[in-house]
Amino acid sequence: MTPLHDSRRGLAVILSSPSGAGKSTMARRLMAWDPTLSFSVSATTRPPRAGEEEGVHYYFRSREQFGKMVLDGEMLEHAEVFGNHYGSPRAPVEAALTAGRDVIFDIDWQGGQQIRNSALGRDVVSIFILPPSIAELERRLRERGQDSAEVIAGRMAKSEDEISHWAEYDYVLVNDDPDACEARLRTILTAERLRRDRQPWLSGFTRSLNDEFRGRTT
Ligand SMILES: Nc1nc2c(ncn2[C@@H]2O[C@H](COP(=O)(O)OP(=O)(O)O)[C@@H](O)[C@H]2O)c(=O)[nH]1
Ligand SMILES: Nc1ncnc2c1ncn2[C@@H]1O[C@H](COP(=O)(O)OP(=O)(O)O)[C@@H](O)[C@H]1O
Repeated sequence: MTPLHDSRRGLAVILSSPSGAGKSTMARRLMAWDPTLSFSVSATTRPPRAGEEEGVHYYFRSREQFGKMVLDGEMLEHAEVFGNHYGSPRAPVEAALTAGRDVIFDIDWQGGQQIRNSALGRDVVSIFILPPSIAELERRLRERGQDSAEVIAGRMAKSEDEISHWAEYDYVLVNDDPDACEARLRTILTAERLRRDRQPWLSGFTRSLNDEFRGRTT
């Protein structure tokens, strides 16, 4: 019998939301739940925040370095967000997907569109995370305590534009209670993995059933 999942590729799981709705928190929780998940560490021209580590949260790059990565075809997708450049380096994502590992992307709607329209499109699951209210979004950005009032105002001003893209996503979740939101994300991932595995599972299983029937009739 053909071994199950022998040619299985990983899923690209896109998380998008307005800044402050909680997608980094949810990505962290999912990685803690399932350590086989891989996180696509983006490159950015944004300066690091306190506590952010090179290669863990982002690859911090100058505009020149970032531009060269784009020109050299090293980015799977890239976009300008809040006046800085952000992009997903291609090589680690392709290595993880080929090894059958699912990859989480914390990227904006522009990156989501590019990945859906790329060769990965077939294996993409996209999830948009909404805050329970705009007032709560602002409260979370302030409480995070990592951005100046000016930066927060800029992110709030852009939140409506980001939210306007919700209908392009496979799933839309409200991040009200963090445990409830995480549970919904686990359910989505579990179901999408079963859907992805449906074909290999069925073909392998029906082949073994056919062999068994053939054995009975001969
Ligand atoms: N297109 C794209 N967007 C990204 C990437 N990395 C981060 N972003 C988005 O850029 C926006 C700003 O990210 P960041 O500066 O870390 O702020 P935060 O989302 O408020 O923590 C968020 O919407 C991220 O999802 C990337 O590689 N590509
Ligand atoms: N469900 C929630 N309820 C209350 N606070 C939350 C919730 N989810 C995330 N937060 C907090 O809101 C802030 C923004 O979350 P973060 O994950 O950084 O958002 P994003 O990555 O979307 O910008 C953080 O301080 C985080 O701890």
